[in-house]
Amino acid sequence: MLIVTAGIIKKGNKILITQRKDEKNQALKWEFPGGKLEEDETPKECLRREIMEELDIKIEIEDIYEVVYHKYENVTILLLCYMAKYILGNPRAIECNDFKWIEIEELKDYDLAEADKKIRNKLLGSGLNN
Ligand SMILES: Nc1nc2c([nH]c(=O)n2[C@H]2C[C@H](O)[C@@H](COP(=O)(O)OP(=O)(O)OP(=O)(O)O)O2)c(=O)[nH]1
Repeated sequence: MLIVTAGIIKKGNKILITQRKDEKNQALKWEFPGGKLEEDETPKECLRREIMEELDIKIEIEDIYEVVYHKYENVTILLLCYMAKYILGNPRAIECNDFKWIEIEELKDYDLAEADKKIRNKLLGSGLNN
């Protein structure tokens, strides 16, 4: 099983979502940016590193928001999803196909990775401040 971190990165009433590259698992699906936990790093270190590598921005990581266990056909993940605040830098799509700042309600319009649907539903139910 893979342990994966992801961040709901807030800037005002918007959050940042990224689109996976077409050569990767869950190709072209939209997700919350992050990636696989490596040896000898904490989940928060992993998330900070992945956000730098993927988008080259700085974030402040807050509390855990949701944990999702999901079985895909070829891989099983434990997704640790954190709330986070945008701090600085202009995002660049370095290790993703595209990115977008969107409002929570717009999550309905994107083809999200299956594991993320539970997170989307929770966000739609309670908004950004809970
Ligand atoms: N980062 C991230 N991955 C997610 C989310 N939802 C979801 O199902 N996943 C899945 C897709 C992948 O199977 C796995 C994460 O792997 P990854 O390919 O993004 O991780 P990585 O950047 O460290 O991978 P790599 O290119 O270094 O191999 O988790 C999500 O919201 N964020």
